[in-house]
Amino acid sequence: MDKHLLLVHAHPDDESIGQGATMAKYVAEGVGVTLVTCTGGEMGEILVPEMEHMAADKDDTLADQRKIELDNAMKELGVTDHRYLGGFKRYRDSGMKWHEDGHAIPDDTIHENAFWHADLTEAANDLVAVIREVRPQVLVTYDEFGGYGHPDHIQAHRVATYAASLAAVPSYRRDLGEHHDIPKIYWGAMSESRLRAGLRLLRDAGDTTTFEGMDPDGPLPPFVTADENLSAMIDGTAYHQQKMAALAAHATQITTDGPFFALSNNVGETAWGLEFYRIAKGERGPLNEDGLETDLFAGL
Ligand SMILES: CC(=O)N[C@H]1[C@@H](O[C@@H]2[C@H](O)[C@H](O)[C@@H](O)[C@H](O)[C@H]2O)O[C@H](CO)[C@@H](O)[C@@H]1O
Ligand SMILES: [Zn+2]
Repeated sequence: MDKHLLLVHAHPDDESIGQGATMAKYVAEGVGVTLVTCTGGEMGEILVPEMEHMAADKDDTLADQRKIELDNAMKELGVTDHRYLGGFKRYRDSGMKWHEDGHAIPDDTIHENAFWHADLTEAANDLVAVIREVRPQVLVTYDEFGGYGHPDHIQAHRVATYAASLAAVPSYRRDLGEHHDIPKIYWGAMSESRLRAGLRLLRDAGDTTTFEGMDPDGPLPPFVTADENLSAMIDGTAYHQQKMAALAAHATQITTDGPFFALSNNVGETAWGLEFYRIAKGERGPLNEDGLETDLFAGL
């Protein structure tokens, strides 16, 4: 079986944050890896002062910069097949702001071409064409909350889930290719116990600023998954450095002196080298001693 993994993400950088080690591992093992990014990331913050002119309310050229960053990140991971949903700049970053209840909501300046406003069937059809072309055995995207609630992440979940259903219908839009039913679908997840352990090590090392306000023993944000709800863990610790290099490539979004690197430096490659998943479709294969799959293609 020619194995193929398809990942669907909202913005450039999400793929490296969530599954950078998994992508590098499977590429190294000869698995075909395709990344679909749904927006250009136009509304992102700009952490590089000399690039502030690219902001949406100035030159509005941040998507072009983030495309360069994403290309560089893919080179670090060895991923050669990367596409934008519907083509580059087809769907625009919806932006976000933090609601007083702590949830991410669309920004007031939301653009008419924002991904959050996209027609679900039209966007799903763009992905049906990719699914029927690459014919993956495994699809990875976000949970119904988009991980942490960003509107584009929620929409990416909806588009990916709907497209997977449509792509499997033999009589649906034959012009988009021969039908294909993806056997296994996973949602990216963050292990509660691993985050608590990482926070504990950081706080014991005197770091009170990384993930500021998070108490290793207190309530955690909604993007954390209780360990009993985890289905799989991919051990990408051997590819930890590649993942950190991919994160660093997204220079307008991620600084090497920020929490991603602080956690990694303090708790080594397990902080980001171990990547977790919840199964949303399909049967799990063999499990490890913790009751987790260690291969997303297991059982196929
Ligand atoms: C990881 C991720 O999804 N990043 C998104 C997110 O970025 C956040 C946003 O700029 C927010 O205003 C900041 O406070 C926060 O620190 C950022 O992580 O939203 C952006 C706008 O939609 C998006 O471009 C970025 O990729
Ligand atoms: Zn994102």
